Amino acid sequence: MSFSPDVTETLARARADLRMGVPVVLGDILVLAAETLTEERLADVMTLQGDAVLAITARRAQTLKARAYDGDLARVILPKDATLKWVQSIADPADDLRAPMKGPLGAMRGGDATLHNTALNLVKSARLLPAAVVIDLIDSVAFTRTHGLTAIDGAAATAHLQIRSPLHSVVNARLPMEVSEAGRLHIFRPEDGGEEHYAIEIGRPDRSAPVLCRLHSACFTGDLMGSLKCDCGPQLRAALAQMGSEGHGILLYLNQEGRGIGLANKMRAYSLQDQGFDTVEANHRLGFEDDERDFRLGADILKTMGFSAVRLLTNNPRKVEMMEQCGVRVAERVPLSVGENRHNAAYLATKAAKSGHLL
Ligand SMILES: Nc1nc2c(ncn2[C@@H]2O[C@H](COP(=O)(O)OP(=O)(O)OP(=O)(O)O)[C@@H](O)[C@H]2O)c(=O)[nH]1
Ligand SMILES: [Zn+2]
Repeated sequence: MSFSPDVTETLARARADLRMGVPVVLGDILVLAAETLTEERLADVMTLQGDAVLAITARRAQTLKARAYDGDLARVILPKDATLKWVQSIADPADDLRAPMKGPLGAMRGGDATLHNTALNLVKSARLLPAAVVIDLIDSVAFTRTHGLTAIDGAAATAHLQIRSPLHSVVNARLPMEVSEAGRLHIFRPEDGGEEHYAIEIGRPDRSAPVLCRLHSACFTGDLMGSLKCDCGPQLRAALAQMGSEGHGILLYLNQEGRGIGLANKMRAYSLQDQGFDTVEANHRLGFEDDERDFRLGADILKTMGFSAVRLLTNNPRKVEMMEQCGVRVAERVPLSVGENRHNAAYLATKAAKSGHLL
């Protein structure tokens, strides 16, 4: 029978559980997202046998001066008297400057950390702060049954989290727009229950020639609210305007808010920027890489729509590289420098200096 959820579907359930604060069982470990942990659940974790650890990224560990013995991962040992506040202060850098001393932090070393890494990736893919409380279970099958938890096979989860979920075209419909009456909106949906992505087709571009294309990442603040902290809104409108005036184009609107960390984490990054950190440092203090986006999604959509070459509107060389690597030829990079103002000048300068953006 096909009624039971497969690994992809179980992982989607696990993400929803973690976002609500419900623990999940991953192989033979129990995983709780630090961001949604409660006093009560932490107290219950402390009654279990074994050492609970807080899995964090090496990036976050660097700020906390904790040792990361497992590559990108650090396993900070929870002291027996760890409070919720303590866990939150390790996971969330909001108060780093006000309360800098958390240590010395003991870190676990040795043994297989694969599942800890998978737990961290799972929490991250749920768009939560990258920090997970993890403890070994003696009998994970009985524990799962007793508490009615979502359980995922460890090896299958580890493998699945590396794979990009296929995107399927759901529907498309005519969308007359200010820039062109010949607009059409296409919706693409991944199989893993993740965010949908959109393609806005202007006119009916020739599939056999390079199409004017923008690979735009969602920015609620810039695209919709007119935020002056970035250049996204003006870039979005300038790209659409150019497509309208040329009569053809494809704008891919990828729901990878905040360079892939989600809006809540982007706002955490903005808070850190108000404390004096730049856009890249803020991401690192939160435990993220500079840029967590996967541009291969864009290439997948273009190929599905029948395009194999683009004139790409961007200042970001990584977008050009990724397109080429995914088999979409970039016939031309079309610069898109608009919307600089006194609030975003430092942000744009940081992107040029640290992320290689071309001016
Ligand atoms: N984490 C984080 N994300 C930000 C910040 N400011 C803007 N963003 C996000 O950065 C992304 C910018 O996307 P794009 O305009 O497609 O990308 P880009 O890398 O600047 O490249 P081009 O605009 O093509 O030159 C959006 O997802 C924004 O939400 C910030 O300070 N921190
Ligand atoms: Zn923006």
